[in-house]
Amino acid sequence: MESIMEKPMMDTGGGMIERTKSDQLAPPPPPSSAQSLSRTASAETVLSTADVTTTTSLSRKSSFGKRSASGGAGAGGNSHGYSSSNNNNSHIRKSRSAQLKLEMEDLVSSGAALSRASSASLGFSFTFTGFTPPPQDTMSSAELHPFSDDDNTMDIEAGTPRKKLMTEPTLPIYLKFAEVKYKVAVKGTPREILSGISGSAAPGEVLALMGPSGSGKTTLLSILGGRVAGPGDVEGCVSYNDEPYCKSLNRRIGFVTQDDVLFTHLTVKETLTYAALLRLPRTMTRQEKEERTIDIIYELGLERCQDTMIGGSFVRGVSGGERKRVCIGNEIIINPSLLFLDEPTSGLDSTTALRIIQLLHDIAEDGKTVITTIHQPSSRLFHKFDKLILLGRGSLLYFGKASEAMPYFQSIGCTPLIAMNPAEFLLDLANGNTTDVSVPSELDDKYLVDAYENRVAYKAKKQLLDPLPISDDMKTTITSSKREWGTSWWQQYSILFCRGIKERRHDYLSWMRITQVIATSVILGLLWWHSDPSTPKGLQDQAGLLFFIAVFWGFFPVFTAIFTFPQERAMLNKERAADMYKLSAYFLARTTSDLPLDLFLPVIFMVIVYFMAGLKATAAHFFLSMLTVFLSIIAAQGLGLAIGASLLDIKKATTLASVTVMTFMLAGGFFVKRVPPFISWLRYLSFNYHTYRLLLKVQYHPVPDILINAIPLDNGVTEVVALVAMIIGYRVLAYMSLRRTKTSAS
Ligand SMILES: Nc1ncnc2c1ncn2[C@@H]1O[C@H](COP(=O)(O)OP(=O)(O)OP(=O)(O)O)[C@@H](O)[C@H]1O
Repeated sequence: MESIMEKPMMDTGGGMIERTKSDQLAPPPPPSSAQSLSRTASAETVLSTADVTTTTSLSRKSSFGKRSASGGAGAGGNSHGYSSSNNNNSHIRKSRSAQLKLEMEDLVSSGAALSRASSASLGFSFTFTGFTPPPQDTMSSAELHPFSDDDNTMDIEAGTPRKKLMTEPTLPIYLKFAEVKYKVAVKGTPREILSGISGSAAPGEVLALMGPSGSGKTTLLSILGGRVAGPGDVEGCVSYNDEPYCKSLNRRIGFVTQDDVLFTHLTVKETLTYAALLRLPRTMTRQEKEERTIDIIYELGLERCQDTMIGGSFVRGVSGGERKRVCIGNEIIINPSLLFLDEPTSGLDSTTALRIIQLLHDIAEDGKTVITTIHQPSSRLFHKFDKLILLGRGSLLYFGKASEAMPYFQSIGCTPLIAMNPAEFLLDLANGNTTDVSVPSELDDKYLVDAYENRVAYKAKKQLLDPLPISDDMKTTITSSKREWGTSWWQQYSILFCRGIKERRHDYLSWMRITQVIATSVILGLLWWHSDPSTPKGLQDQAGLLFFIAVFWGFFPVFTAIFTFPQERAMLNKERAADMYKLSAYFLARTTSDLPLDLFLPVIFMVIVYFMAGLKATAAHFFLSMLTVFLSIIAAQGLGLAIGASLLDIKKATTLASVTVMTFMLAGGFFVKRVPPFISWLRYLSFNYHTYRLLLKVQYHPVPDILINAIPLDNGVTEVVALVAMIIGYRVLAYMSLRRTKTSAS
């Protein structure tokens, strides 16, 4: 997408201007004293990078004596600084973000468009040089602590005052978007999902995207958050401090998806701790990251369920509201400049929803830009938004202050006939439902779109084209800062390795699986009880057991491994889009963290079967057989991973895996010994074939002719080399397939 600055100017024909002027909404109210001051300031100067850096350095010094002040938020260095106390910091921070917002609004928004700025809601009186602290009693305790269970500032369990999270300033980011269009081809026919959406959101503001289901809210949010993946074409311009999107922005963006993408078996605290360890910058110590996690847990009111598992369809876990708060915590833990949320309140009761929106307000007050989609807010929720975008079938029906939406629709002849929640009224209009609503007779699909285009759009778009009153340094900070990883490759690997073991220990060490393996091995042991290889029939029987072992430990790992990547696809997509780790670190951790657990069950199996069936009872024979089974398991896992990664679809992967495993089993050399030459090459691809031959070679010297024709009398190096080649080859294939998969942010 091109920068907004590169977009050609829109039609400025006189007719258009005249109509726009005459149809304008209510004239702007006289500016407040705070506004006037701010305006004077913004007219004279712009927020300079040096200014922000100084504030940041001061703020850091006071809150973290030992932490380096390098990389101030505004200077393009590390913007992830955190504080847990110090009111002065908070005031400085709020003052800066609000000041910037007022300055930006001055140039970008209309004169009337002073939204609920931090100054207004906090009672700050901003001046160019300083601020006056707000009266302490302007907010209720419930508002200050949106998730406080007891609605007071005490932590009941600890008997200590509850901490209020204080984040240090981040780089304020002003989001502008103009004429955003999105098209996809549905069955070869292009379909316009979004048709020219324009708007903006400033630091300190909460912008709500509203509209009926399917109106394009999620699509727009994804485009704004730089997360569009898929076949669609994006047109128009989206800019961040007047600069186009670039990958280094990922570490300044928090994106809460509509579906809660979390690991089921991790606890709340573990989930947030791993997010902190992976996402917070290297400059923070592990202890600081853990402290930050605790702060977030307290701020989100999750302390009572911090040791509860997240849970999912089959495991009882935390409640829906708590899960949503964990998702929000996962994103705000990095102290993002821009926070996007896709329907954060859907499925929640109105009180919990209100608390979540209150939390978004608190976050915005810290100088962040918050953009959220919302489906059907209550009137209390609706009044909490600063700005509103109303979408109807992909078209823009309204963009402006949420509080001015009703007057605007009244001005175009649409009014509710009964007392109605404004959000319900707006959604009815967007849906074309005119029950209990007075609308002009000519109301049709185009009426609302045209009304907006004719009355408001021109002016709003023109304002979007005005450059922001910020210094060049602040703009280039967005583009020039390098894409950074929170931790080194090895740290990423070890964190992901531990997380993998924690998440899956329940699956592997479940009594079901252990019982399954023990039961199978005991049945095998009984069927082959003290088998005697000295007779041809006994030898055939024993060979049958060895072949079954080769197939059993080839079959299971494939079908366990194919689920790995398709199941974690959403998580991988989300975490890669947030630049949490390198794909290679994830891949290696994911494939090696399964190994200790995968190799535990075969040991139990082999100990039972080997001795019950009376196979050669020497340590060397037993351990070589065990080693062969291990090789087979790791090779089979590789195949499962490769199939799963290349298809990323469980149904397709299961179908392909069952055909492949059956082919490999048939080509394994037990059922058919004289294979036609044109298809005999197939057995070399079969890990069953190599495993079976190795097991035979371990048991018998030489391998009798009746088992395998003309088997060479070697030490099995060929089979080992073949299995090792499969172990590596299949994994390389899996990794390459994952690399090719486009994530939302790549
Ligand atoms: N890649 C795609 N291919 C085909 N159709 C798509 C694609 N992406 C989005 N759409 C369609 O675009 C429309 C808008 O989708 P979107 O998810 O943005 O709506 P929404 O307003 O967020 O809906 P909801 O509130 O139900 O989540 C829908 O009709 C959807 O089916």
